[in-house]
Amino acid sequence: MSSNETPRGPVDSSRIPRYAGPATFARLPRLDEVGTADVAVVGVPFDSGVSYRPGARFGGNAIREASRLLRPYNPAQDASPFALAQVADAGDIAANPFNINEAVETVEAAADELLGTGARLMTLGGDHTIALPLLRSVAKKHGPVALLHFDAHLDTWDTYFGAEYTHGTPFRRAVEEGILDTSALSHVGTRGPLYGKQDLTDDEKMGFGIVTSADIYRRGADEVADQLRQRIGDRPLYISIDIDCLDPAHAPGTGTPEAGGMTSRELLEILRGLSSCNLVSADVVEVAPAYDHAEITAVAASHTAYELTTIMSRQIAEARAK
Ligand SMILES: N=C(N)NCCCC(=O)O
Ligand SMILES: [Zn+2]
Ligand SMILES: [Zn+2]
Repeated sequence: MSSNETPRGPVDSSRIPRYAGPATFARLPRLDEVGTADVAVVGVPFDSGVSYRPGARFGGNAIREASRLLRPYNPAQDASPFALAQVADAGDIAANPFNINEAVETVEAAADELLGTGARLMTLGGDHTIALPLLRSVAKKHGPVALLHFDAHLDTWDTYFGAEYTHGTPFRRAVEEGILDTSALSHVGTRGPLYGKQDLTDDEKMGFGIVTSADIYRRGADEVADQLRQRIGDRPLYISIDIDCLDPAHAPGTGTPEAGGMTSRELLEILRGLSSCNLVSADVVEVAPAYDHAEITAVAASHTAYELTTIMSRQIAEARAK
């Protein structure tokens, strides 16, 4: 979108019932209807990298369905994200479910293409494997990026069954490849049993700081967001959100649930506290609707993507105004 054009927003739900028609994220136009977008929402229906319950290949469409109820003004960030910038639904990346290496290449190439048009990416996963090709693509454009990784898990393990591309390994690969800015890496929401203490030692050596789910409970969302913001500064930032960062009560529909997680309110509040960060792209992954109830997980994921999109749209509008 050029700066003098008005973005095309969502379908008006006071005139066309919000449950009518095919689902796009937040009832926004498809990318092919608007030509180019400032923020491209893209699905990655891929879950061949999971170590436990499958089903995150259906996550993107579950989030789109649940996002029908989002409204255009976000009071928590005092912004109308879809009026500030053109946000559009770019559809799905057709990743090969039978060949993980090929799928990783396909995701990277599709991300390259979208980022090449000038868009930022709001990716709807898919399992966490897809964060690696997305980070590769983002790093080609911005150089090594700061990473905020919301997850119950570290996802810095080495291999599973000898496989190097899985949903438990993307961030170790990313560090090895030099595509992350190791002075600004944080896991948020970490908890649960590990394979051994060495997991933590390895993770620390890679440069990660950890804010556990208990830290969030004890210190509160505002203080945690302040600390994260200070660590990130004005570096280009990528946020990767595994929906299992939430307690299973707030996100039952996921593949590797762990007890004792943060609430959806805490997650959304931390994100709102990061609204001044230079968010260049983001993903929400690991939504597996087969284990969901009453769209609890998909609704939480749709609101999460909405806050992330709002951060990006605000920054795009601010940059244009300068
Ligand atoms: N990224 C997610 N959701 N899970 C990783 C769990 C890896 C394991 O089974 O140990
Ligand atoms: Zn996880
Ligand atoms: Zn994960």
